[in-house]
Amino acid sequence: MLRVEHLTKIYPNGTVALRDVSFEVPDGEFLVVIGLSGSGKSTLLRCINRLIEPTSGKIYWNDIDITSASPSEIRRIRRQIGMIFQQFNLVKRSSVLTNVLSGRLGYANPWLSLLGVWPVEDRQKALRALERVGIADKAYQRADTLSGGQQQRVGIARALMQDPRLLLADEPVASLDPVLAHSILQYLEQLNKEGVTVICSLHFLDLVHRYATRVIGLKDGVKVFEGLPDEIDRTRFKEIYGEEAQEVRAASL
Ligand SMILES: Nc1ncnc2c1ncn2[C@@H]1O[C@H](COP(=O)(O)OP(=O)(O)OP(=O)(O)O)[C@@H](O)[C@H]1O
Repeated sequence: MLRVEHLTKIYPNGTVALRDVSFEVPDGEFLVVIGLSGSGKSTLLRCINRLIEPTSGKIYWNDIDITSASPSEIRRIRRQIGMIFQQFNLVKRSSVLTNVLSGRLGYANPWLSLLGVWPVEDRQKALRALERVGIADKAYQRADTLSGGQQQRVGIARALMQDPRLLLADEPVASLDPVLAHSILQYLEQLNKEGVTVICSLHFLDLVHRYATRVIGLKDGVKVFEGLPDEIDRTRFKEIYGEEAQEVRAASL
């Protein structure tokens, strides 16, 4: 269970990215965070694994206070929390396999991994993770020779190396051709069915309806909606996205 209590983030330039946001995520949920660009989705996801330091508020992961955890506790907590990024965040010049193995860094001997020496079982695990996302044949190719959809699958395989209990996915399909969105989200759905809690930010409402078990809407850093996907009617939609907004479907692009 993840519990976020009164989370506020004010960047040094004074921008209030999150304002007193509270919610709970029971184990097994596929929570989708929606909101316009700049509404605070990335900031929220990055506060959860402390890639960003919150200004105030608390985040508890199974009753461990993430917000006041020491650096060594943070490393331990991060082993359980995988992250997938919009821009994939791969080391472009390294092989796909090396990128996937880097997901094991929280467990590995840092000096040996720096030299590219990984335990055999980690290499086998990485190949299995690549098999799961259907690109084992790309293992020895440079990461930047892959298509966007394939690179995001490497991102998922890298996250799998941590055996995560929680997966944070920050607009995982926003950089991809919309027709590829399902091919990526189905992997997240499968992991979720196997017991991994997922928190994912998404742009398109039809994807939200298809994958989310619950939804949080952010507007200017404030939580303006929390509920089931089906509860987002026209009125709710305008509350989250503003009066000017029109729904666009990923499927129609
Ligand atoms: N490092 C930073 N310094 C100052 N302001 C920032 C910083 N990072 C984000 N912001 C601001 O905080 C607000 C929330 O940004 P955030 O990236 O969390 O939103 P988002 O909903 O994820 O947007 P997008 O969909 O475009 O990624 C925005 O106003 C943004 O300009």
